[in-house]
Amino acid sequence: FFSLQPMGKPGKQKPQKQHGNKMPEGSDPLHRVMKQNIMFNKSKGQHILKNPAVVKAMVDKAGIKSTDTVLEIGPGTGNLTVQLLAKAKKVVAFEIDPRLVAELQKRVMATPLQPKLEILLGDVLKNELPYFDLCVSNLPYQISSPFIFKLIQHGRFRATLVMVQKEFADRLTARPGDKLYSRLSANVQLHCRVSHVMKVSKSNFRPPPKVESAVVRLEPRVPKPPVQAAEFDGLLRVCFARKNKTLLGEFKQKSVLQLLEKNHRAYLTARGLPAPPADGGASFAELVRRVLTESGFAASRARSMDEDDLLRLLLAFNRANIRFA
Ligand SMILES: C[S@@+](CC[C@H](N)C(=O)[O-])C[C@H]1O[C@@H](n2cnc3c(N)ncnc32)[C@H](O)[C@@H]1O
Repeated sequence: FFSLQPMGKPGKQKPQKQHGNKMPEGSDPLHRVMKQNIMFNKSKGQHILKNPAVVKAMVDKAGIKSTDTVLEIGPGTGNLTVQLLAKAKKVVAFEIDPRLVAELQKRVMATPLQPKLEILLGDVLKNELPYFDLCVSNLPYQISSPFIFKLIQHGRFRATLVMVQKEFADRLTARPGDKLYSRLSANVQLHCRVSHVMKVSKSNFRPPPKVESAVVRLEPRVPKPPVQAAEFDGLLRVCFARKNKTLLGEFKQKSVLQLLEKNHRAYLTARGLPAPPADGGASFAELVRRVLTESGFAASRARSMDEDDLLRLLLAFNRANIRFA
C-alpha cells in the first residue's frame, strides 16, 4: 500500500529490516529511536527538527500549491513530511535509512496522507531525481554540497527551500569580495537566485548539531544561462583553485594547460577541425594567454568576479574551442 521503491545500484542497498518483537530490546537502533525518541546516527546527518514552529515556518515559506509535487531529501521520522503532505498534491521522499522509512510508514499508515506519499529508499546522490515542482528539505549536512550541485545540474524545478549549516548558507549567498565567496557560490548563483530565509539555532534539533543552521531559497534563473552546468563548473575549478591569484597566473600552470590542451584537441578532432601544432604546448599556451588578454580578464582574480564575468570568460574560451568538461 505504500509506494516504496528501493533505489540505487543493485546489491548496494541493504534490504529493509523487519523490526518485530523478536529483536532483543536495545540491540536495534530503531528500537532505541522508538523507546527514547532519540536520533543518534550522526554520520547520516540525523538531526531531527523537533520544533513545530520551525517546521511550520519552512512549510509556509516554501509557497506550496495544492497541485505541487514536493521532493524531500531525508524525511527521517516525518516531522516535516506530514506538514508537506497536508499542503501538496504529492510528496516524494528519498530516505537512506530503512529504519526511518519504517518509522515514517508507521506514522502515515491509515491516514488520509498515506496515498500522497511516495518513499524512495536509497541514497539520493546515487539516483536520478524524480519529477518535482519544489524541493523542501532539512538536508543531511554531509551531502549538502553534492546535492546542491546535483540540483543545479537537474535544474527543472520552481524553487528549493533547504535547511543547511549556517556557514554553508553563507557560502551559497556570498558575493564577490566576501570572504566566503567560492566556487560553490558562483556555480549556484549562475543557475539560481539564492536568498537567505531564516536562521535556525541548534537547540531546535535532536540531537543538537555542533553548528547553527539556516534556511535558504533557490530559484532557477529564467532564461537559463547558455552553458552546461558541468562546463561552467570546469572553468570554476581552475579559477577558484587559488581565488586570490590572477587568472593569467592560474592559467599558466602546467597541469591546467595540459588538461585544457587535451580537451581542445579532442574537441577539434570530434569536429574534423585541424589540430594545433605539436610544439610541446607552446602555441596552446599562447592561445590561452590571448583569450585572457583579449577578454580583459588576465589580471582579474576569481574572488572578485561575479557569475556574469565568469560566464563571459567561459564564452571567450569556448569561442576559441577551449572546453572545460
Ligand atoms: C537532518 S535529518 C532530517 C530529518 C527530518 N526531515 C527532520 O527534519 O526532522 C537528515 C535525514 O536524511 C537522511 N539521509 C542522510 N543521507 C542521505 C542520503 N544520501 N540520501 C537520502 N537520505 C539521506 C538521514 O537518514 C536523515 O533521515
